[in-house]
Amino acid sequence: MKKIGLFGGTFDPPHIGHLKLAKSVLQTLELDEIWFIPTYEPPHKSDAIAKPEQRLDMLNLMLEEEPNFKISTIEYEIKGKSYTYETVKHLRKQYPQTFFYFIIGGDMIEDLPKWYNIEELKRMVQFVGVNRKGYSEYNYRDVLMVNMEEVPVSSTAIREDLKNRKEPQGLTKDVLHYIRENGLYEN
Ligand SMILES: Nc1ncnc2c1ncn2[C@@H]1O[C@H](COP(=O)(O)OP(=O)(O)OP(=O)(O)O)[C@@H](O)[C@H]1O
Ligand SMILES: O=C(O)c1ccc[n+]([C@@H]2O[C@H](COP(=O)([O-])O)[C@@H](O)[C@H]2O)c1
Repeated sequence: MKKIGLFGGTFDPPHIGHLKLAKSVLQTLELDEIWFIPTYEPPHKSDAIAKPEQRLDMLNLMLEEEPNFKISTIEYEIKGKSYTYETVKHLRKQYPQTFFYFIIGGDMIEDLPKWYNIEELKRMVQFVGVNRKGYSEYNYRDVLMVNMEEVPVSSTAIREDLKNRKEPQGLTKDVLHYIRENGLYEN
């Protein structure tokens, strides 16, 4: 059976924290691949700033040279708010011979009980949590923890820096170029 890690996010924009997290999980759990799943509309967040197509372009640029990382546009096909339960249900139907993990950052663990259909979802995937700066206490028994050296980077901090005309930390060269070309996050 193939072991695939699903990694959902708004990726507004994608950054090296996402990349390092995926690399740590791929290695530690010896997965075959990780599929990044950009959300079309984030379910529990106010709307993303960049358009879905722009977030997908940036993800493609960041993952171009990463053979074990793929992008699934399934949530762009489903459209509307992207609930993980629906996404996983579709993927399991399409890939019945695959074991799926669902990867989240440490900041999301305490929110898991509020996710749509979470009890059912927990039976469909193995959740994997990765430590994140500022979130070191975990108390959620269904999450398999993977440790990595913390990467103090977030999309929020990057957007703030760009808005304040400061040099942002944690973007790849190509993604920064795309952001500048398209005038993203300037206001
Ligand atoms: N630096 C990081 N270390 C560990 N996990 C991270 C890191 N950045 C993001 N994640 C995790 O990656 C997933 C997708 O994150 P998302 O696209 O929302 O980025 P973000 O940096 O958390 O964005 P924002 O600051 O806008 O909330 C989430 O599960 C989040 O917890
Ligand atoms: O299904 C839910 O109820 C749910 C609630 C909050 C977040 N998620 C998923 O968690 C992933 C990370 O979310 P975010 O908001 O940090 O980009 C992304 O794939 C979301 O669709 C899912």
